[in-house]
Amino acid sequence: MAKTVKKADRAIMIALQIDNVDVRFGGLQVLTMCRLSIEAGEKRAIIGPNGAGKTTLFNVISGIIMPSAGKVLSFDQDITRSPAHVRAMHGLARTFQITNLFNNLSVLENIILGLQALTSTKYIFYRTTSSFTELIDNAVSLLRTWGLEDKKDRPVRSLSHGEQRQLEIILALASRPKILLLDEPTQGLSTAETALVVPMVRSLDPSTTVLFIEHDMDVAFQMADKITVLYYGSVLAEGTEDEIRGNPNVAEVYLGLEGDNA
Ligand SMILES: Nc1ncnc2c1ncn2[C@@H]1O[C@H](COP(=O)(O)OP(=O)(O)OP(=O)(O)O)[C@@H](O)[C@H]1O
Repeated sequence: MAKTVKKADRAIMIALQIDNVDVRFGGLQVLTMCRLSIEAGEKRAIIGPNGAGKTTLFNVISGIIMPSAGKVLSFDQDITRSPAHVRAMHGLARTFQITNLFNNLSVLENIILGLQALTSTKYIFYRTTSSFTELIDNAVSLLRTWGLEDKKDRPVRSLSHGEQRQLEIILALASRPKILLLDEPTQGLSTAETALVVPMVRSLDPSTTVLFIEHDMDVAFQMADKITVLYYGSVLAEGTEDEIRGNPNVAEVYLGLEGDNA
């Protein structure tokens, strides 16, 4: 049973808990006693200046980096030392800063490959016609849900950056994750392209916990229920848009950097 916390008159389930995590690269301490707790279904933004440790934190959560101290718990299960594929089986999915798509394949082929990788039959070189039809139907259905069905036969390289980001999120959603990590989902996108991704994140299943890194504070406020500000590897502030906007420490170390670092 996942940990529950009583808050007012409702019980809160904690989807992800980062407990005093330290990460060191040689002599460089990148995360220091980093602590955060994310409720199931919450949409949480991680913001902070360059080098604050945001990507490192994502790498710790997704199992790419092992912390030198501290714990990572997912629905009360200690996953600190679990390999990435075990975390995926526990319902964790992630997108990366750099696009991970097959650019010369079609949109549909990318989704089919993603779905195929999730099935235990991926190493079988022949499959029944009906199972292949089911795979295609599932892929088309995912694209339909997210409004990309009309682009299914186009090579990925012909999509806009915004559509490619959408496709990456769709691929991450194919595993029906309980916790979805989005590493800078709007990075490098124009305002119009960002406008494709923001409503998509907002309309994800309310039961899906989403943690995302975002450089643009306004975009973070649009997509998140709550924001965590990382600074020099520790949590400087946490709260709603009003709480973060009204926090003098955030104004000093983060908002003060806007323009050259945001
Ligand atoms: N594998 C590594 N080896 C050595 N140092 C690293 C490694 N990965 C990250 N760092 C350093 O750790 C610090 C935090 O990096 P990280 O990428 O986590 O920050 P960030 O907040 O995501 O930054 P940005 O906003 O620029 O993406 C930086 O000083 C970075 O140079």
